[in-house]
Amino acid sequence: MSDIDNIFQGLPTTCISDVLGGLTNLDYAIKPIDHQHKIAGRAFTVSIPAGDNLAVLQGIREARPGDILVIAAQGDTRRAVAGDFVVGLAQTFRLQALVVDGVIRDIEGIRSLNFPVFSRGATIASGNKYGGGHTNIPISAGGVSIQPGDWIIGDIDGVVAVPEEQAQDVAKAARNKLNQDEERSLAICGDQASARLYLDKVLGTIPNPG
Ligand SMILES: O=C([O-])CC(=O)C(=O)O
Repeated sequence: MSDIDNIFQGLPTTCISDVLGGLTNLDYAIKPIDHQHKIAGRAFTVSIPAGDNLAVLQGIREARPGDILVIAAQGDTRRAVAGDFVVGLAQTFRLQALVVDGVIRDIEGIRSLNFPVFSRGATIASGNKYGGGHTNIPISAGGVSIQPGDWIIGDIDGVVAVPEEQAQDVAKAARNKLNQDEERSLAICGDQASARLYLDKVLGTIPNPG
């Protein structure tokens, strides 16, 4: 996907969350390994039984370049959904990122690949490969329902999902929100008189402050 097609390029998760009322943010514990990583793309979904990552390999094989592999691992923290080898496979097929509702391992190796991985953290044990998962189906990850093809945006603050049918409207509203937020900060922060006026106005709208 070119930058021009990517309607969420450059938008922070916070602004997207604000226009969606905060209802489609994945659990706050799902964070990037590398705080610099920002992702925005379409979900290719995978659902796995806790502790078994065979379907993750299937998802890597089926997903298209640029896709974000979103893995519903039931929040399991006992066995890693991916390590540096599995992440290396995803990178080889030019996927954009992994978002895991579970844990990963080989943090140092994954860091050296410089491939975006968002997860609940790391553990030592690998997953089994007995099977039993599914790909390209509706999933629930981090407490949010995600359909294949929904937009996934992630940065240091976390991960937000945007249903495909709302994407254009949400991206437009989020861009407006970002501009408004930037203008407000420029006009108010750093100037005590403006900051005082702003606070008096906002606090004045509360009937009984304190
Ligand atoms: O193979 C696995 O399931 C996990 C792992 O160690 C890797 O990806 O390097």
